Amino acid sequence: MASEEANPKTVDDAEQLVQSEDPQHPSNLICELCRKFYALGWVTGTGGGTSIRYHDHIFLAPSGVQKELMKPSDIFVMDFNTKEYLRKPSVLKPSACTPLFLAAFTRGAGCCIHTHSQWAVLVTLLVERDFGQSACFEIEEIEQIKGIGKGRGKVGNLGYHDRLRIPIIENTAFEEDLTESLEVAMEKYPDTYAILVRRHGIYVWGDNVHKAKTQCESLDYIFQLAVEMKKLGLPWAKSSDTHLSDI
Ligand SMILES: CSC[C@@H](O)[C@@H](O)C(=O)COP(=O)(O)O
Ligand SMILES: [Zn+2]
Repeated sequence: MASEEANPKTVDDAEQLVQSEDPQHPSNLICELCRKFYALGWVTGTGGGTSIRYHDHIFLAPSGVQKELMKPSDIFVMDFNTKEYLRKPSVLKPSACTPLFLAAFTRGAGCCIHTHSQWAVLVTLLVERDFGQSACFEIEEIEQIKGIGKGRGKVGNLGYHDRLRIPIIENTAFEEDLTESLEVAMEKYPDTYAILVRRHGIYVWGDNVHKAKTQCESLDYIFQLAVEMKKLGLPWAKSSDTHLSDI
């Protein structure tokens, strides 16, 4: 595992930050996860990515590379406190998603996943734009909602009868320009573990890699279901106190 506090003093030390036989080492995990996410269609064509915070080290993928082909030697390491790079592969730039990942880490996340899943994009097209900037995907009474945590600092996951709410922000021409509206949505929905980006994809995070991955999988399942429900004319949720089973 990566050193908990020591920052590198030599090139060799910097290499040690990303090289490990341990499959749970963040640089190995990012490469492994991106291969899995590529197979799901989440990070194809260089889009999407994953970042991990381990103590005060942030592990980041390079920008514009085929995310499924990355090697640990491609990974950037940033000091979370100073935001200085402790390891920088010379010919690469860090992911354009870095400020968005940092927004999640600042709020306690241990891992943040960005996907360009077509189900996530389709759901954003099915929820009307709210010019008051509070567009939100809402669904209830679907078993997989239980795969999503109640919120930061809260114990346990949502229940079957809880309503899942995922805010939607508008896309921008450049990834980093999403940061402000992402942070506004994070403040407005402090319990959310995900934010959809219209016509673009989603950011999903969790306290650790396991939670970020399983929440991302649960949400993608729910989005696919929601798109199919919409095609069948089935409602996602009732706006009143009535339960869906009463409709
Ligand atoms: C297909 S380009 C997609 C990028 O603009 C961006 O949206 C993205 O998800 C990945 O950015 P990157 O800088 O390669 O990590
Ligand atoms: Zn993207």
